[in-house]
Amino acid sequence: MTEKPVFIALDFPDAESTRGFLKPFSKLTERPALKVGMELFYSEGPDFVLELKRAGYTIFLDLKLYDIPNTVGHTVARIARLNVDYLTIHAIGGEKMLAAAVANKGESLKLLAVTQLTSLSENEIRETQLTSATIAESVTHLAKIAYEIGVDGTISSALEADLIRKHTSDQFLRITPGIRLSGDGVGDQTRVTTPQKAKIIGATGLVVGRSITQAENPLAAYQQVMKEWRD
Ligand SMILES: O=C(O)c1cc(=O)[nH]c(=O)n1[C@@H]1O[C@H](COP(=O)(O)O)[C@@H](O)[C@H]1O
Repeated sequence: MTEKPVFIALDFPDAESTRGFLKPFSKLTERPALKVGMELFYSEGPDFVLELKRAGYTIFLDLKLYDIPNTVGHTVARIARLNVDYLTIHAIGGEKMLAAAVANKGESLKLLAVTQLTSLSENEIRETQLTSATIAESVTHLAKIAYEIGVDGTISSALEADLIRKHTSDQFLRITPGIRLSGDGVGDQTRVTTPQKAKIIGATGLVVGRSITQAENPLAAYQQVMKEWRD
């Protein structure tokens, strides 16, 4: 497992299109890390996750669990048996839910708490969550709760990565979606930045979907992301 992973978000409808997408990446000496989200997981189920694990990929299973503590705890225990490397839960599920997830994750699975989705703006958060908190305050608050309970890291925009580090620890993971290569469209995302800026601000890992998957040459786009991230 690489220390500062760049996850390609495999937001594809099925296994066949995913296998086709991954073909050009097989010639790389270092395999990319992969994120399997709801679309692919609900389409293909655990068997396809196991296939990707057997092929040697680091796997981030992004199911964003959000339910009562008993249900989340038992679900995390089942997911841990898939030997995936990372799993998402919603920080807003509360301390007891987070604690149930931590208690059931086993040794190797890393739990990432989603703070505020990168698609949300401050106005939307204020209106739907009936809060006067800024994004910075809200993300920091949720990150601190997750950190104190023993979650391994957060999902947030890279724009908040330094703030999270300051309120938690250097070791606390700060994995950041909402990443675009410069010139690419933002789409449904709101809090967006480039791989290079994410690194400068203090992200410890990236999630990149459409800037790679929808690129004319996905392998070249991935290599560009890696260059900005590592150089
Ligand atoms: O948990 C996530 O990975 C996630 C959290 C978040 O706040 N925002 C977010 O975009 N994501 C995921 O990251 C990926 C971003 O995709 P692109 O916008 O295409 O790069 C998608 O698979 C989202 O499900």
